[in-house]
Parts: sequence; C-alpha cells; structure tokens
Amino acid sequence: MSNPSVIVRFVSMTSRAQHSLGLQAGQPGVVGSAEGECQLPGEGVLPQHARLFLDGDDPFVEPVDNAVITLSGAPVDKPVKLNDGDWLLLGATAFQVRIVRPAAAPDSSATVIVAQAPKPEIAATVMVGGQAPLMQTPVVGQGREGQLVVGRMPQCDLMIPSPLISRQHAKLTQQPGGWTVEDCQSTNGTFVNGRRLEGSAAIKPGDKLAFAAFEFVFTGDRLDPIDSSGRVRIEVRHLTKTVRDSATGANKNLLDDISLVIEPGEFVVLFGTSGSGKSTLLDALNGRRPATGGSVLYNGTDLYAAFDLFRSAIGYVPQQDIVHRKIAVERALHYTARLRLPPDTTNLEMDGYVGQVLDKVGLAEKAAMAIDTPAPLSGGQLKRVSLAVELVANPNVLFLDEVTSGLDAGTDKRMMELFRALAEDQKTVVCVTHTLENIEACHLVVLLHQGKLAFYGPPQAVTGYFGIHKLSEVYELLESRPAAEWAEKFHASSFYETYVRRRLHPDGSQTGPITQPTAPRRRWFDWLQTATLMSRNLDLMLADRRNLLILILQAPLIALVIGLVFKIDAALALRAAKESQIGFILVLSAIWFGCLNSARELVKELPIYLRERSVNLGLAPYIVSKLVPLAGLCLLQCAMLLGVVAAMVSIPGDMAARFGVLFVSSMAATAMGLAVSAFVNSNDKAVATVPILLIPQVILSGAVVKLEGGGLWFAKLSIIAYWAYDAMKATLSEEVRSVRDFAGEALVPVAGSVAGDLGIVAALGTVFLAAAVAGLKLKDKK
Ligand SMILES: Nc1ncnc2c1ncn2[C@@H]1O[C@H](COP(=O)(O)OP(=O)(O)OP(=O)(O)O)[C@@H](O)[C@H]1O
Repeated sequence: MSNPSVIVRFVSMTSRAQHSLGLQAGQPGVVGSAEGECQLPGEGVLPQHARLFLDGDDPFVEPVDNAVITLSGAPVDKPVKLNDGDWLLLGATAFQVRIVRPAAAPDSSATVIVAQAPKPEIAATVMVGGQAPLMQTPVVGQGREGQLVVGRMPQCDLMIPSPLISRQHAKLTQQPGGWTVEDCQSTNGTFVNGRRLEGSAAIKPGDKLAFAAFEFVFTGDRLDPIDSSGRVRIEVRHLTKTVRDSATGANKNLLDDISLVIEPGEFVVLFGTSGSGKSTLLDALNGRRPATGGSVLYNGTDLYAAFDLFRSAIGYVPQQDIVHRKIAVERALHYTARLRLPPDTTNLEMDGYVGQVLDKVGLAEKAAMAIDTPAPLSGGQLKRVSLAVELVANPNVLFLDEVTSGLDAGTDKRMMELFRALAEDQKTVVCVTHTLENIEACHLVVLLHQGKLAFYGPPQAVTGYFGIHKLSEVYELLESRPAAEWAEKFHASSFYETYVRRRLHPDGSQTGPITQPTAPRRRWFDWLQTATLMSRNLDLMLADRRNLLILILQAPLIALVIGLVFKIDAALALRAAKESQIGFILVLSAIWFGCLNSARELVKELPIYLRERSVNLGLAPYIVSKLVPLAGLCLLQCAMLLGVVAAMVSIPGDMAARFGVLFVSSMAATAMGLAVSAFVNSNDKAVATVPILLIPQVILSGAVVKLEGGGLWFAKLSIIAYWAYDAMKATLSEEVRSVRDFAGEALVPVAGSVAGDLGIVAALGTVFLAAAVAGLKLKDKK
C-alpha cells in the first residue's frame, strides 16, 4: 500500500517482534496467523482473526467471524476504536498496539510533527477495587479480588510487556485499612512517589506508582497510567551549571539559563561551537553530571531527585565504544542483556531481544562476527554495535554523545536516519554532533553558544532565522556578537514561543516534592551477575588465543631455561645455594605472571565498566569475575613452571607446599596488577607501571642483598617476594636448610613457616585488592 494514513504496529508480548499494518480510508486490512495483509503468529491466532479499518483518522478493530478478541481487558464483538498503547489479545496471544501516523513532505512536515508530537496522556484505566471489573483497562488476564499483580507475563492482572519489567514485578493488595504495594524483588524496581520501594508500603489516593519507568497514579480504586508506553517527555527549566575554574579559581558558567522541552518520540540534535557546552548539557539531561541550578523533569518528575526511577529508561552511548571487540557481536549483546534485564528473562526471550535489536541497527548479518576478527567491522558498524548494546535493554530515552564522529558523510547519514527511526519508535533521542550535513534528519536542533541557548527549533529553520545561506556559516556568525545577545534574540523569537514557552508545563513539576535522591540499588553480591561476568571474561580470554598462548607459554619457557642453566651439584653447600636460587627464580616468575596477567584487565575495558557501573554493575561481582579466570590462568602457569622444572632438576622437598607458594604468590601479584589497572587510565600506562612494582620485588626479596633497617621493614610490610621467597626456602629439604657457612650461619636462612609466610602473602594480596576496589571507586566518582 502506498502512503498509508495510519500504521498500526503490533508488538508481541512474548517475542517483542513487531508487525505493521498500513491503513487508508476505505481500505480495511485483515490480521491473522496465516492470511490477510498482516501476519501475526501466536497461540490461538486464527488464520484471519481481526479486521482493521479507518473511521475518519482513527483505526478501529472488529473480529472476523467469531474470533476471540480482547481489547485492553474488554471482549470485542463489534468495531472498537484502537488507541496507542492498548493491549490486544488475539486468541491467547497478547500484543501492544502502537499507532503511527507517518509524516508528510519532509521539510514542512518536520515542524508540524514536532508541534503536534503526542503528549503523555492517560491512556487507560486499571480497575483494582474489590468488586470492580477489569474492564476498560489495559489489563490482560484475570484479576483477583483485592489483589493486583503487575508483571511481564500475560497471567498478570496488569501486564506490561517490556523487558524492563520482571515476570512478577509488584503486587497491590487490599488490606482492611487501605491498599499496600509490594515489590516482588524486581530488577528495575517499584517506586512510590519517586522513591524506590524496599519491601512493601501503604499507598493512598494520588500516590504516583512506577514499575521500572512505567508510571501510574493510584486513585484509590484504580491505577491510571500516566503513559502506558513508558515514553519520556523531557522538560528543562532554567538549567545552569557553574563550576570553579581550576586555573583562575573563579566561577565559570558552563550552562546559562537553558529552558526547552523535548516531547516523547522526538529526535533532537545538540550542536554548537567547540566548548559551547554540548556534552555538559547532554550529561545534565541524562543525569550523569547534574546541573547546579534549575531542573530537568522526566514526565514531570525531577530527574536528579528520582534518578533511580529513570535509570533503566535511559540509554547512553558515549564516544568510546562500549563493546568487547574480540567476541561475536550477538554474544556480546547476549551478555549485556543478561546483565541488564531482569534475571527471570529466559534465554529464549533474550535471543529474541538481541535478534530484534540487531535487525533494528542493520547488523543481523554480522551477528556471528567479532568486531576485530576475522574481517573487522567498519567504523559505522562498530558504532551500531555500541548502539545495539544500549538498545538491548529497550530504553525509552537515548543519549548519543558524538557517536558519528570520524564517520564518512554517507555513514553519518545512515546513522542519523537510524536515530530518526528510533525516535519514530517512540523513543526520545538526544544526540550531540559536529557533523552538520545530515542534521535535517532530526526533528529539532539545540544550538548552544558559550553555554547559552542561541536557537531551539526545526533544523530547516536555522538558516532563515540567522539569515545565512549554509548551516555551517552559523559558527562564524555566532562569534560576531556576544552570546547574551543571541540568547536574548532567541528569547524574543517565535521559536522560543512555540518550542519552549508553550511547551513548558504551566505548573512546573507535575509531581509532589521528592525529598531524597535515591541511591542506586545494587545487591552486595549478585551470583547471577558474577556468573555472567565470569563467563564473559572466560570467553574474552579464550577469544584472544594468541595472547593467551603467549601468557601460558611463558611458564614452560622460563622453566626450560632454569632446567638448562642449573645443574645440581653433589656438594651439599653448592646444592643448597642453587636450590635456593631456583626457588627465588620460581617465586619471582610466579609474581611476574600474576602481575602481567592482570595489569591491563580493568583498564582495557574502562568505558564498558563505567557504562555498566552506571546501570547496575556491582563491584564485588566485577572483581570476583576477574579473579576467578585469572586464578585459573595462574594455576596453569604455576603448574607448568613447577612441573617442567621438577622434570629437569631434582629438588627434594615438599612439592605440594612449593606449588602452594607459587600459586598464592601469583594470586597476590594478580591483585597487585589489578590495583595498577584500576588506577591508570590507559593500557600503555599499565604496562609502564608494572616494572616499577616488579623491580622492588627483586631488590627487596632478601635474595639479592641482605636487608637491614628501613629496607627490611619496607620489605616486610609491602613486598610479596620477601615472604614468598622465605616460604619457598621453607619447602626445601631439611638437609639443605641445615647447611651452615664458616661463621656458623645458615646458608639458606628461613625466618618463618610455609603457612605463616603465605598468610602474610595473602594479607598483602588482600591489601592490593582493596586498593583495586578503591581505584575503581575513584573512577566511578570521576
Ligand atoms: N569541570 C570543569 N571545570 C572547568 N571547565 C570545564 C569543566 N567541564 C567542562 N569545562 C569547560 O566547559 C566548556 C564546555 O565543555 P563541553 O565539553 O560541554 O563542551 P562541548 O561543546 O561538548 O565541546 P566539544 O565540542 O569540544 O566536545 C569547555 O570550555 C570546557 O573546557
């Protein structure tokens, strides 16, 4: 059909697959499992199930023959109007209905679409009262008297088919004194008036309830959806950001009195001269770096005060890539889905989400390929993967920070069209860009100059507003007058009137005051997260085979050199000296392995860590997931080192204890390497720092020079090799340890026992691990 007036989209609750039916006046369409204009596979869906047609501008639905249809909880036996966000049950399969009204001609329409973009509205009503029927509601399923279960599954009384929602997310129960709401350990939380609910709480009429980012008002016997689709309207009021300039010590305004409104489903581009405050504004809008004055309201709720409520609704794609390059794209996305979606999401559901996202970003064909090998993905494809990572969690608002930088004009155009398509999918999309060629793909542009708003309106209107021929001329023009003058000019313009003043909600915040910012809720230790991260790390390790091979082969190679160089003499004194030398080299090698294995482990994926941390990544799962595969590697290296040496040189003594010394030392050194990795900000710095830590391990081990005074104390307090070498000497045979020199002193002096020394090595490892955690926390703060 050419140019349909209305497109009705059916979003499957189970697979999230979308099917569209275009409608025109006088041309009805039939949906069903096998026949008709739009095929909707699913349980109980008949080959021809429902007929849709337009009455005026509105789509209507009616059953074909006696097919069973339920629309938002009410059975349908005659034509009924479809509304955006309605729940449609065909047989036993649930779909959410999305209504799209395609744009007309591009340049004139952009303004019109923006001006008429849908505002959040009360789309339907959920009856929760004791005897109240579950009619006229978006509820699919059977309600229980005095109870309403909210969740992702069709059997819930209020079904919200979003991956952000847990299978059973929350429960409302009628008690003698009123209603209570209980969070069923949902991943993305239940919120009462913007505050995350722990356990259960009484609710009263007028309270605002949110399940993840889906918001409702409780009226006493109903839940009125504020917006059943979870769409986000961003309202920015008098935003300022003032920081202390470290060079001059004076206050500096990075953002100055910015007001604007972004409607749901709008694609807005931020542009301006370098240093004009684009990234600062983007981060103020998404809560990463809050403004210091004014407010940012999401659907009328203060973002900063209720950040946790919107955390799951916000997608953020930074400039750096946030995807692991060594594993297959779909595998990387699967891990992200496992980390971000509720734990009750099945593998099948996740595969469905990942498949759809890859389709959406046009990467379905590359799904099985890693970014780096065998044929690397292009720059544009790489950016699409980063975008896909964010889309897996189906955010309602998406922030993109210069993601098209460095791409050619054609790729930039395709990316901009993709962002526009995402906005048409009812996501609010905000993007910073330097490339102006394809800016007309967006609905509205924000032009910043020295932190002030110089223009907000359709991209097609910029040249006319500034009296220039080409958009790129605007930068030079802006420099010709003080920024305050441009801000005043805009304030007096019809664009300000249309796109700012008229759009601002007259009452300011539409919610009651939210008292406390809610801290992100992360469980101290999350097994599922740990297992997912561990499996991803293992995958990454195995994917980089060459690096893994080099790490593993170090051990037998060093062992081979030891075996070739050292010949054990018959004379006891010489034997004692050589055995302790071998012990020292073994210990040092184990420390070297551990430190080198881990020194790049955290810093190499810093952008991914920071992004995941801002969502729900826990520190304990993260560190444990690094330690366990590294422990496996150390185990292998130490076993090969000791095994090959033992095969070539006979050193009597306790072999098990000797292996223990090597393994514990390499793990303590692993922690030391992780600490390095947590404090530096590049791979190069990590590699450069390792020798600074390893050389003292040689000098202060007690094997090279006799330690005294401050040096001895320093070694005792901080050097792994000092204690590990002592432990290693303690594993040598009694005969060797009893050899004395002319002065009567032991040739192989041993200060402590194997267990005691290793206890101290383990303690040092723990201190390094704590330092690694501190380093990561510092990165979080920055
Ligand atoms: N914490 C801070 N302290 C002092 N100045 C800052 C701070 N953060 C940012 N700035 C300055 O504020 C200005 C705006 O920075 P921002 O990164 O938002 O600009 P931008 O428009 O995104 O720049 P670019 O296009 O170059 O990326 C810059 O001059 C920057 O140096």
